[in-house]
Amino acid sequence: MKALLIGCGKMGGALLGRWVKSPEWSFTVVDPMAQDLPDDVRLFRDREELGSELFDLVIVAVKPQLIDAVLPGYEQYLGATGCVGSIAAGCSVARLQSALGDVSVIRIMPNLPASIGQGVSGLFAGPKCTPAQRSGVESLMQQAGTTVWVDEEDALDRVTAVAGSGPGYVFEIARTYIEAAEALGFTTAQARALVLDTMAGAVEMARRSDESVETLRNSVTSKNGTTQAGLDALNGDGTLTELMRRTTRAAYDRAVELR
Ligand SMILES: NC(=O)C1=CN([C@@H]2O[C@H](COP(=O)(O)OP(=O)(O)OC[C@H]3O[C@@H](n4cnc5c(N)ncnc54)[C@H](OP(=O)(O)O)[C@@H]3O)[C@@H](O)[C@H]2O)C=CC1
Ligand SMILES: O=C(O)[C@@H]1CCC=N1
Repeated sequence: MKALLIGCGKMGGALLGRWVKSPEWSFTVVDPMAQDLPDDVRLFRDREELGSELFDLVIVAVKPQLIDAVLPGYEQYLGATGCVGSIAAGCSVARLQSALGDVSVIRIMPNLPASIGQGVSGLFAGPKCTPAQRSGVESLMQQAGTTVWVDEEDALDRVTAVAGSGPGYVFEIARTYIEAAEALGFTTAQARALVLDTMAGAVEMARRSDESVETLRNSVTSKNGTTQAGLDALNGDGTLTELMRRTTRAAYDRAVELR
C-alpha cells in the first residue's frame, strides 16, 4: 500500500515517524522544505516530480489556509480505490472535495503526543468511504495512539477543540505551574521535575483508576489542609471551570471559521 503525505511539518512529521513502523505501507512526501525524514521515505520538493504514480492514500497535512491553493491537481495521484485523509483543522469534507473533486475523504484530528505513540485521534469518514478505507486509516492512526470515530462532522471540530489543541493547553498550564514553582524558590530544573512528574503521575493514576477525577482530587485534599487552601485559590469561585469552557469554545469557534 502506498501513501502520499502532502506537507511534513510538525504534525505530519510526527505521524510519519510512527507510520513508518507499518511494514505494509510505503511513504512518499511532498514538502518544499522538510528535512530529516525517516529512512525509506521518498521526498519530493514539488508535486510535478511525482510523475504518473498512483497512491492508495493521500494525506493532507498542510495548513488549512493553504488547502485551496495547494490541493487542486492532487486528485490525479489517487488510485481507483484510493482515499484522501486530511488532518487540516476545521477544513470540511465539502471544501476538500471542492479542491479535489468527488473523492473519498476521511478527516483525522490527531494531536502532537502521536510523536511518542501516545496521541489520541478523532476520525470522521465522509459519505463515499468504504469499510476498507476506514480500516486502513484507522490502523495507521493506531500506530500513533488511540482512535475515536465520530459519526457527524461537527464532532470532529469539537475533537479538535478538546484533543487536537489540547496539548497546547496542557503545555501552557505546565509552563505557568513551573513558573509558580520557581517563584517559590526552586531552580528551573527542580521546578520542571517537580511539576512534570506531578502532572504525569496524577494523570497516569487517573487513567488507571475507576474513580472519577473528582474523587481522586478529594483523596488528595485533607480538611483544612494545604490542598484545600490551594484549590480554593485555583477554582474556589469557579473561574477555572469557566476558563476551560471559554478555552475549548474559542478553539471550536475557530475550527468552524476554518471550514
Ligand atoms: N501541530 C499540531 O499539533 C496539529 C496540527 N494539525 C493540522 O496539521 C496541519 C499541519 O500543521 P503543522 O504540522 O502544525 O504545520 P507545519 O507548518 O509545521 O507543517 C506544514 C508543512 O507543510 C509544508 N508546506 C507548505 N506548502 C506546501 C506545499 N505547497 N506542498 C507541500 N507542503 C507544503 C510546510 O512547509 P514550510 O514550513 O516550508 O511552509 C510545512 O512543512 C494543519 O492543517 C493543522 O491544522 C492537526 C492536529 C494537530
Ligand atoms: O492550532 C491549530 O490550528 C492546530 C490544529 C490542532 C492543533 N494545532
